[in-house]
Amino acid sequence: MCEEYHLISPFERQLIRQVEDRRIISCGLSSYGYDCRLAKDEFKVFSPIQGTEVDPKNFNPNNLLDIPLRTAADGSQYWLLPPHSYALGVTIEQFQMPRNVTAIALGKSTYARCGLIQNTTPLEADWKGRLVIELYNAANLPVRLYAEEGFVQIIFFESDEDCAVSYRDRAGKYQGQSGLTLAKV
Ligand SMILES: O=c1ccn([C@H]2C[C@H](O)[C@@H](COP(=O)(O)OP(=O)(O)OP(=O)(O)O)O2)c(=O)[nH]1
Repeated sequence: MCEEYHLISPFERQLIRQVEDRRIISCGLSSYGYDCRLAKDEFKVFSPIQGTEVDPKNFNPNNLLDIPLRTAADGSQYWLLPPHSYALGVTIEQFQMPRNVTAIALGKSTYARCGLIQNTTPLEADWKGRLVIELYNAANLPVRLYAEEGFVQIIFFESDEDCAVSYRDRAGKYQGQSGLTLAKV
């Protein structure tokens, strides 16, 4: 489906653990799923400095801060998510879900073992876009989040039949999101 219908693009047909001589957090194809990479273009952290309150019906973009992207000794780039902080990131990959496929995004074990909780989230049948992922650092230490490396895994479910009403049929709000789209009603 990735090759014929562009279900995931860009698509890596195997799991990647290394780029040139640098070890990375794995990304690409797994057995029944796919590990996505965290995009470098948009990453935001909740902050009370400019923020007011978080209202899902009227989201204030000032609740979110851009934080600096740092460079490690081996050339990899990362953001430092402060302890007990919540951030929004987006996948590099663009999805084009068929009408008979739905999926769930889950955390990666490597990050889970570092204190990070990725929000479990659906990719609905016929939804199209880049996936926004919410990240919580539950640890009492800062956690590195590496840009352009694996950070979330998607498990896919295929049905024998097309769904009766798809996300696109329902005119879902997040249809076609191409970047870090904030909560809306
Ligand atoms: O954390 C998330 C959750 C969902 N999505 C995308 C994929 C999903 O198919 C679509 C709709 O998700 P959901 O049904 O959870 O959104 P909603 O809050 O119920 O909005 P709507 O009223 O548009 O259904 O948005 C994300 O990018 N990030």
